[in-house]
This record gives sequence, structure tokens and C-alpha cells, in this order.
Amino acid sequence: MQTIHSIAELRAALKQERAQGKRIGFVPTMGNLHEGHLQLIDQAKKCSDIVVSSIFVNPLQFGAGEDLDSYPRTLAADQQKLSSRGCNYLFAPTDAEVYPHGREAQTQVEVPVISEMYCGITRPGHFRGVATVVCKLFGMVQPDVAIFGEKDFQQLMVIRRMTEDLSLPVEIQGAPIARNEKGLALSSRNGYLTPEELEVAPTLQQTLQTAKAALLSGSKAFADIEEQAQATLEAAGFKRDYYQICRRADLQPATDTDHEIVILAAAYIGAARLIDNIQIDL
Ligand SMILES: Nc1ncnc2c1ncn2[C@@H]1O[C@H](COP(=O)(O)OP(=O)(O)OP(=O)(O)O)[C@@H](O)[C@H]1O
Ligand SMILES: CC(C)(CO)[C@@H](O)C(=O)[O-]
Ligand code: BAL
Repeated sequence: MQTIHSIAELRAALKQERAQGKRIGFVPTMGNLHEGHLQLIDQAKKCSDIVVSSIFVNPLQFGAGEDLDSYPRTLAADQQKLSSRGCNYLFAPTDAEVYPHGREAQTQVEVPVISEMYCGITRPGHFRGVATVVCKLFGMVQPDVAIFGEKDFQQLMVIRRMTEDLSLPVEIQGAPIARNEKGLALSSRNGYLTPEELEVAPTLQQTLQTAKAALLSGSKAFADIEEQAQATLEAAGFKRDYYQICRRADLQPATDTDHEIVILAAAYIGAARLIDNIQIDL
């Protein structure tokens, strides 16, 4: 695997690959890689000839007071993991390479409505930062296909919508959520949890399973199901963020005529804010 830090070098390398008719698959990340990221690499390998991954802790998507400075940067270990999984290129640009005119002067991409709900309320401006950097990374890598995890379900929807609205010639694929043996969705931020908090953290996924069972048994009492889940989380030591039974197509709150559902959840425990979701076909 070749590690590249500049856009010019990346473009030159990928131009050669494309000239040989190679299909480029892309997996953008913020590093501190775990098995969930590596499964995105596996999926990219299945649908492309050359896999590019990026590691960039994007300052534009962090709010004031968030963990931009403390976000784990583990480049050497990440290189090893990507290389052992067959990634061909790692693109690891600096802030100056990505934002040469400074962050404030950067043209930004705003995906309305879908960005303004759930994580967009808790993290104002977050999805503008995500859409902007993903749009720029697409311009740098020019992939045929890009893979994003369904763990960040709203982010995947924002990126799909941006790609469609801006007519970007990139196929967007979602990848299933990778979990640990206790059901906790893998996340870089799980590293902020103490051993005791790690024991409690799978409760988030358990409430989603319980809510799914209630919906599959025919309950339409959505507000009660959401409140029950929040109460269970609070009793386990979480603090509330949001818990919403949504229509999968546009993430609006579900009504009792909807069939394709996703429950989106976020909650705080210790120093971490965890997100998770579950898809249900009624
Ligand atoms: N458990 C997981 N299963 C599947 N995909 C995942 C998982 N965790 C992260 N991803 C995906 O990996 C890509 C990069 O995500 P990112 O680097 O932010 O990792 P993360 O573990 O989600 O970190 P954070 O804790 O900061 O949210 C995104 O497309 C994200 O959805
Ligand atoms: C897509 C992404 C790499 C953009 O910075 C980030 O939001 C992430 O890691 O999910
Ligand atoms: N996993 C999405 C990136 C972020 O939380 O900023």
C-alpha cells in the first residue's frame, strides 16, 4: 500500500490506474481504524479494482467544545491495518492541503432538511462539514464507488442526497453495522469509555432490539416505545439525546402507514456520545 499526502501525487497515481481501465473504490474515514472500517475496505474490494482509503480528521465537522483536538490519531497502526486488508492507497492529507484558503474561506455544501434533524440538531453545522469534505474528497479521488457505514445512517442519507443533488458521478454504497460480541456498534469513540461504561454501552442496541420486537408485534404506540427505550437507557446510566422511529426514505418521524422503518438513536455515556440504529420492515 502506498501512503500519499498531497492531492497532486494522488491524482497522478490514480490517473495511471484509470488509464488501465481500473475501477476505483473509496472508503473515507477519520482514522483510528477498527474492524467496522476494515469491513468497508472488504466491501470496496468486492466492487472495484483499486481501493483508496482516506484518513482526515475534518475540523469543519466538529463543533466548538467537541473532541477535535483529542480525537485519536493513530496513523502507523492504521497503515498496518489497511495494508493487511489489501487497501491499495492511503490518502492522508494535512489541513492545509484540504483547506488551502483556510476553513473560514472554504466554499461549503449544505444539504437541507435531512441535515437539520437528529444529529444535525445536537451538532449544528456538523453535516455541512461532512458534506463539504466528502464532496472535496470525491473531487480529489474521483472514485467510481464510495462506501459508507450504516452506523452513521443519517450521514449516509446526507451523502446520498448530496451526490444526487450535485449530479456527482459516484455510486454510493452503504455497509452493514459491525458490532462487538455484546452487540455494541464499533466506533472510534468507544475508546473514550471506561471498562464499566463499556459493559453498559450495549444497552443502546438492546433497546433497539426491544423496540423492533414491539413494532413487529404490531404496536403503533411509537411515542410510548421511544419513551420506554429512553427510560431504560437513563436507568442504565445514559443521558438522553434523541430516540426516533423514522420513515427510512426521508427520516421523518414514522406514521402508522409506513412500512420501511429505521429507528435512530443517540445517547451520552461517560465521555462519549454513542449512536446506533436498526432497520425494520413492517
Ligand atoms: N461499526 C461500524 N460499522 C460499519 N461502518 C462503520 C462502523 N463504524 C464506523 N463506520 C463507518 O466508517 C466510516 C468512517 O467513520 P469514522 O472514521 O467516523 O469512524 P467511527 O468509528 O464512526 O468514528 P466516530 O466514533 O468518530 O464516529 C463511516 O462511513 C462510518 O459510518
Ligand atoms: C465521512 C467522513 C470521513 C467525513 O469526514 C466522516 O464523517 C466519518 O468518518 O464518518
Ligand atoms: N462518524 C461520523 C464522524 C463524526 O462523528 O464526526
